[in-house]
Amino acid sequence: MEVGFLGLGIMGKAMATNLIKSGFKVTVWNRTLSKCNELVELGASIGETPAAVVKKCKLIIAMLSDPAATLLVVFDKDGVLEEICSGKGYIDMSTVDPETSTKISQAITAKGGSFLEAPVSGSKQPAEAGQLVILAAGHKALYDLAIPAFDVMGKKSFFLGEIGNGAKMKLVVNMIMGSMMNAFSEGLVLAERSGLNPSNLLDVLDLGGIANPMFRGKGPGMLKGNHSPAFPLKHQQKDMRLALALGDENAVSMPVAAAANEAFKKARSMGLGDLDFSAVYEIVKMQKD
Ligand SMILES: NC(=O)C1=CN([C@@H]2O[C@H](COP(=O)(O)OP(=O)(O)OC[C@H]3O[C@@H](n4cnc5c(N)ncnc54)[C@H](OP(=O)(O)O)[C@@H]3O)[C@@H](O)[C@H]2O)C=CC1
Ligand SMILES: O=CCCC(=O)O
Repeated sequence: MEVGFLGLGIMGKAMATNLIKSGFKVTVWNRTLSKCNELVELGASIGETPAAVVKKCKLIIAMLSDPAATLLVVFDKDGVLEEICSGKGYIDMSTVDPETSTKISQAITAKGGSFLEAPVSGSKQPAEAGQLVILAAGHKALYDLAIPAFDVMGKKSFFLGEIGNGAKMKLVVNMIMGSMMNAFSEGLVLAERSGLNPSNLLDVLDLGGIANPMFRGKGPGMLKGNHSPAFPLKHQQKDMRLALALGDENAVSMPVAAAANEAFKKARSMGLGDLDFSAVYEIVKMQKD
């Protein structure tokens, strides 16, 4: 089956690459078209617009930055909606809020297409290794059809029921992750300022009950000031913002997440948005005695 892929950023490039390498025929589109070239070298075709990709393919996957981008790619001129129709399925794997997902779902369905939201847990490295965790919701028949592609991109897929549930699950996970990154950064700074060797803290953490891949994977680089982006900080702050909105809707007080969001906002305002979200450590470190 010919698969369309819209959005070749950090994640989309890795995911589309795996599909091509696993034998899928893939047609790609990216707003900055030059980013398609690397995929073409691997065997992909290029679609000049999202609409052109949808016209050519029965299954189309999107991996875009945020709600604004996902809406533009569907509703704008030359967008997905112009060519979607019965027999075609659209899968949005971007991290967005349930309202955005619902809006897209309704528009696609109104034109006879089917829709699945399928945000992912896991970052650049798991995307490259085909080890993502896929959090799908929406049309079950489309989920079943997409399983061979999900199996290439991920290590486990969940079908979570109605539209919105995938987005909510993803936002809850990233809200926890963003809060953890802030607590971790504070711990590293506290260790250093109180006269401990923060590298020893990493070793101690890794042997205890709160050991986790994020501390293990990001800690050593953070201590060296290396924040080369796997998960851009601007996207983590977007996810905190969307998770806090979900908290508002459900009257869930989240003071820890709200404080973490402020730290990410401050990092963005200081120009760190394109670095990895671990760069929030630099904001915590800036505190004076
Ligand atoms: N990186 C990570 O670790 C993870 C990211 N995610 C989520 O996946 C999604 C993609 O993340 P990631 O690949 O890191 O992000 P990137 O910033 O690397 O890529 C974003 C993509 O969105 C496109 N885009 C941005 N704005 C627009 C627009 N207005 N119209 C059309 N296309 C647009 C970009 O195009 P262009 O190249 O032209 O800028 C690019 O293809 C996000 O929702 C993120 O939250 C989920 C799990 C992990
Ligand atoms: O949305 C990004 C998630 C990053 C991760 O799961 O490590």
